[in-house]
Amino acid sequence: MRGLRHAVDGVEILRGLDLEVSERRIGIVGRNGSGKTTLARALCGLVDIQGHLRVAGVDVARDRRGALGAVGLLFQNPDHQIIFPTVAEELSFGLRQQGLARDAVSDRVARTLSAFQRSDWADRSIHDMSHGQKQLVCLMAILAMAPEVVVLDEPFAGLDIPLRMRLARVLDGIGSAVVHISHAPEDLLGCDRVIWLEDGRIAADGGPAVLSDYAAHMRKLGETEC
Ligand SMILES: Nc1ncnc2c1ncn2[C@@H]1O[C@H](COP(=O)(O)OP(=O)(O)OP(=O)(O)O)[C@@H](O)[C@H]1O
Repeated sequence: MRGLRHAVDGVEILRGLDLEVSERRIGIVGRNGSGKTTLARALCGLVDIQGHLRVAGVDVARDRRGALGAVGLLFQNPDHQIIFPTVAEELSFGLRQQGLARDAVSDRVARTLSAFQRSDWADRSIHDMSHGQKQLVCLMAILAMAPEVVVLDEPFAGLDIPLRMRLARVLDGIGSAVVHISHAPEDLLGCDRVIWLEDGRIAADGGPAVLSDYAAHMRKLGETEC
């Protein structure tokens, strides 16, 4: 990205981001309101941007079908992502959008469920599932599309410790590059590169050491802010 900007009603939320990233595990950290979710949505072509942005070579803001193969977004809240009543229908949707034929869609859905040892979930009603189970359905729906990059927006929010650990193991094993967004530095310890956003700008960019600088800064703010 070069000069990446996003504004709402004249108010700039992303203020000219310049980044070239090739690491496989990228963390984005920042306070509430720093622009993390907006950046996640921009990476998936879901908001209007100014400037230049390519993800896995695709101009995601203009090439919708290309964006589906390049990048998938796991939303903070699975209820904001899920559209269909059953697991198989939810997993099929993105694949149909990618233009796969009906048989290929069924095959990919079956293989994805099987890879997660959840073949028995195909006809399950998503509405009746727990938050963590819904989160897993959303992740399977994204991975079924085999995007080059998966963007995770606070994927652990609302999950208990065993579910966090299970989701973390799943995420560790996926082949796509991962952009993991969190306000909590401990979530991002395994990242190769960490970008700290502050008020729509990059406050720091580097290795995992950025996390300790961020944590120290947050603790200092916590002691002084009302
Ligand atoms: N559609 C919108 N209309 C108006 N303001 C918006 C819109 N989307 C985001 N903002 C503002 O942009 C800023 C960044 O929001 P964003 O959701 O990207 O932050 P965040 O870092 O993900 O925060 P959090 O950690 O709380 O989820 C906030 O001040 C927010 O109020």
